[in-house]
Amino acid sequence: MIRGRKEKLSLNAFKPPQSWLLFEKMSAMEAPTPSTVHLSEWQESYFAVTSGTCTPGQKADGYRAKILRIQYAWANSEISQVCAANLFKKYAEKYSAIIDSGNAETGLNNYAENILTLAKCQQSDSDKWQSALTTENVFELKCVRERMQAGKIFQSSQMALADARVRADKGVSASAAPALPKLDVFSSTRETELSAGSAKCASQGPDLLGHPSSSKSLQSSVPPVTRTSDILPAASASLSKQINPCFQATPLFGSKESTNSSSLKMSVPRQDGSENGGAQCKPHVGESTDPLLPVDERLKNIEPKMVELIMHEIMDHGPPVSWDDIAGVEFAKATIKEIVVWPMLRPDIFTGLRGPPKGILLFGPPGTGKTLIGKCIACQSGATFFSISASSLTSKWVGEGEKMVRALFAVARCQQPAVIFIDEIDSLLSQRGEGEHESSRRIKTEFLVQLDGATTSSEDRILVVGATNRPQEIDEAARRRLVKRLYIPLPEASAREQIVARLMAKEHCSLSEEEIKLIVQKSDGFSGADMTQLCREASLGPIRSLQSVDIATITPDQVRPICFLDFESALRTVRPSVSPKDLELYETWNQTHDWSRWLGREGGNRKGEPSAVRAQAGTRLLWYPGHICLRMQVPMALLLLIFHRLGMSHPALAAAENVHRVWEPELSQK
Ligand SMILES: Nc1ncnc2c1ncn2[C@@H]1O[C@H](COP(=O)(O)OP(=O)(O)OP(=O)(O)O)[C@@H](O)[C@H]1O
Ligand SMILES: [Mg+2]
Repeated sequence: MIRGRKEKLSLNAFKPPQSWLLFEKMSAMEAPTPSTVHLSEWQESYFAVTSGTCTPGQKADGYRAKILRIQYAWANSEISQVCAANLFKKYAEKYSAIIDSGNAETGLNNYAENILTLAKCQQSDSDKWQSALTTENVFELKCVRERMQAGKIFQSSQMALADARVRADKGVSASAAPALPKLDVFSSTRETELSAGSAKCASQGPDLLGHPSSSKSLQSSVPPVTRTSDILPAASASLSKQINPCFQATPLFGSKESTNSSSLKMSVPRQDGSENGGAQCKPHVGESTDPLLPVDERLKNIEPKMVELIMHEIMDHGPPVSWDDIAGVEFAKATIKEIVVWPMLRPDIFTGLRGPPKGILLFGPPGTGKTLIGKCIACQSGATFFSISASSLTSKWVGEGEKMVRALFAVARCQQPAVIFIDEIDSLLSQRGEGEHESSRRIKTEFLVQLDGATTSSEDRILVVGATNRPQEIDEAARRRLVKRLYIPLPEASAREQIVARLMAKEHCSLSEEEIKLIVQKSDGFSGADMTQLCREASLGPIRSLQSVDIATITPDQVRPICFLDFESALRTVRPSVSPKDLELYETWNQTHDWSRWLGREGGNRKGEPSAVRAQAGTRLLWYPGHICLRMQVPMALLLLIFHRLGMSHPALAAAENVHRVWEPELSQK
């Protein structure tokens, strides 16, 4: 009833403007003009709006259309400005009456209210719902910038790929196309899939010195379908060049000329990583079906399944680890930086004889951070990182271990520069014995062959890093190939302090500096892992001191801070895991096999002083800054030392650098 009356009222209230009626009468005699068309539309919509069958939404639409027509008519000088203003006011009021009305039957504001209520609820539910994004700052976002950059790079890489395909179709060999050396082989879909997968993985390299323009983060932010490296494995070299010319221009190992060869993964990140955030790379081998994708020749004889396994299980992109996360072991860190990072930064200097060694052995008591160092290399080197636990080679791929080893090196060769990190290397390269299982003997032999290939080829830029806490069990032949041996000792007091301070900084803790020093004093002989365990144990102290009834109701801020007493009681349960006897074994082995011990507490005299040490009867080693040494007769060694001390030059000193590599492996055999 009420609604009917209202409609009647509104019907009466509406009178088409006199000027328009007049205009209509005048134009009725003539052919229809735009004005007459407008008038008839006006009437149509008027009746529609007033017919009583319209919903509030339709009415609002009708009035909005009228307002538009008024504006149109005025713009075409069909009505005067005064008339337009009057009409506009009238229909604008009608329109807003519907829009603003809270009546569910006649107005629309009920919808708005619901929406606002909804939005209000979301806002009060959680502050996280509130976005700080504005059109200004959205372009500042890292992910947006990366995507924009990736888009640009993708465009240019696509052009490069198209170019390369044309060349390949014409039968031009890879060597004939130096910028894209790997595009000569276009093979079956299956191989192609593998290649695509490897490229994807390769693109997940770690960040070099935490460089922000890492392509790891860049590539991971690019949707899978458009990931440049998926589509353009071989073109990634040019890609990384654009990201950071420094990376491209820096072969990790070997000569500069070989830089171009498939350095797919120069995709430096995690950065990640670090920043990478620790995103795990799980390459999707087999996703791509583009038969035009190239595959590396070196993978041709390798079982695709193996390559896939390597891609899925071996390439490692764990949470990012920085050098600062590793307490102590300064010498090892400095040496690794020298071997891995610097050659990448200055490939022009680290060439030829100065080229970095291709095999490193990290050895030392358990829990001293060897694996941590491996992870750090993965994050910081900018090389493709393959991490494999030797025990998984021997146990997981029973009967196929040696094939896996071959595949591993083949894939690494395709993904140069690459670091192959072999944890628990002793279980892979233990000394050959009578009771040795046939399969593990085969794995070992294959490994030595591959290691030989990788370490002797000046072309390949593959660094093999082995870690072990049983160095004495490593086969002599293998040890010889891992020319750089770094002792990772138990942490010294300062390192233990660092570990406690760093771990406690993240906790609610009331330890004073003196108390930390006291803990460090009481934890002599603890490994890094022991220290971590000690802190864990102590951190449970405040919880243990709670009454059990409290645990259900207590809030986190009511838990008391970790205090010195907690550490005292933790020290009663956590004991050093390395016995003094074991420690002695490591020290002895280090003295026998690693010369760096002659250079100081952690093996290094970083002041750059050379020192002569007794190596074997009648000979001396002359150490020189940068790990250059000479074996020579005692008098000569002493003479050179004196020369060096006096700042005098001697051809032998200059020659030291050139010869040390030649005899270093030979000496280590003895
Ligand atoms: N130098 C260190 N600085 C900081 N934390 C360390 C250090 N050494 C060990 N840790 C802690 O101990 C844990 C174990 O270290 P890691 O696995 O690297 O030891 P490892 O030397 O590889 O032992 P293992 O010989 O038994 O394999 C690390 O995750 C870390 O929490
Ligand atoms: Mg380990």
